[in-house]
Amino acid sequence: MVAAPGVHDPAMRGIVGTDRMGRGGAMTHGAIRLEDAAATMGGQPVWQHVSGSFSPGSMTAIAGANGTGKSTLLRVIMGELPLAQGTITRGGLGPRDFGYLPQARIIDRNFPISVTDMVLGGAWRQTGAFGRADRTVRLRAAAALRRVNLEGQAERMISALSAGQFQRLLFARLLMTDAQVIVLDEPFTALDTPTTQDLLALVCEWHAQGRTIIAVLHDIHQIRTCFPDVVLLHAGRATWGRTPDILTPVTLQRAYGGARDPWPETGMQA
Ligand SMILES: Nc1ncnc2c1ncn2[C@@H]1O[C@H](COP(=O)(O)OP(=O)(O)OP(=O)(O)O)[C@@H](O)[C@H]1O
Repeated sequence: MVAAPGVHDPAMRGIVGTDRMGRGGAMTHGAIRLEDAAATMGGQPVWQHVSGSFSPGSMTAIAGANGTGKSTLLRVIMGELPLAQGTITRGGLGPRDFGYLPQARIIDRNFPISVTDMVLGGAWRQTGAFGRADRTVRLRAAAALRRVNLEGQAERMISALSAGQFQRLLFARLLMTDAQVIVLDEPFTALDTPTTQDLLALVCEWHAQGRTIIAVLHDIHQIRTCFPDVVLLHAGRATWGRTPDILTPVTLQRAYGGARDPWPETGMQA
């Protein structure tokens, strides 16, 4: 595999920024805070009494068994779903400050669109929803595809990509958003190890640039090694804090069940 260009690639600078605070002060605001929050779906409570905050530049995993409300929490964070109770403040962030990578399974991959056009869609903040991409934006799109090792796929339709290639494409699209808060819903599910490592390195780059990262993950080892903070959802409640304090054998046993501690310090999927 060809080594991915990084921030030293001149064409990438418009995409990834140059340093933690060097983007016109864009990194100086943006704490997301929930206070005694509750969410419902279809009239049913999902979680309640949730309090905690994502500080600017933090990197937080959201963990918990299926159906505990992880995606619901992401939707609340981005302002897509109102709280049933409690408050959320976003420190001056608006919808344009959020870059979102949804679960791959909810995207219609038969939609007739090329790889390049899909990536360009990530630049809607710059081009407008129906605007034309100028040369600068197109150069950024090419650089984003290069960054995820998809430069050879630019002219193909998205339906022709493998699952791993499609996930790389979603990351390239996310690069184009230049968003301050990166929200990822199961970004590495069903990917092989090299693809996961490549894309995880990109997430770490975003974090190093001072962006706030919030990711739903099922790999407890990955959370322990890469994510300093975690929100663990279980039985309608959230345990929120530093990862080593929250992901203990007892809390994991409670959250995921099983007859023994299934979470040794090696990689395992939840
Ligand atoms: N559109 C909907 N209408 C009614 N209930 C819903 C809807 N979407 C989700 N739910 C319910 O809300 C709860 C939380 O769902 P959510 O998708 O947030 O969980 P999750 O932890 O992200 O699950 P998973 O790990 O399976 O992706 C679940 O009980 C689910 O059945």
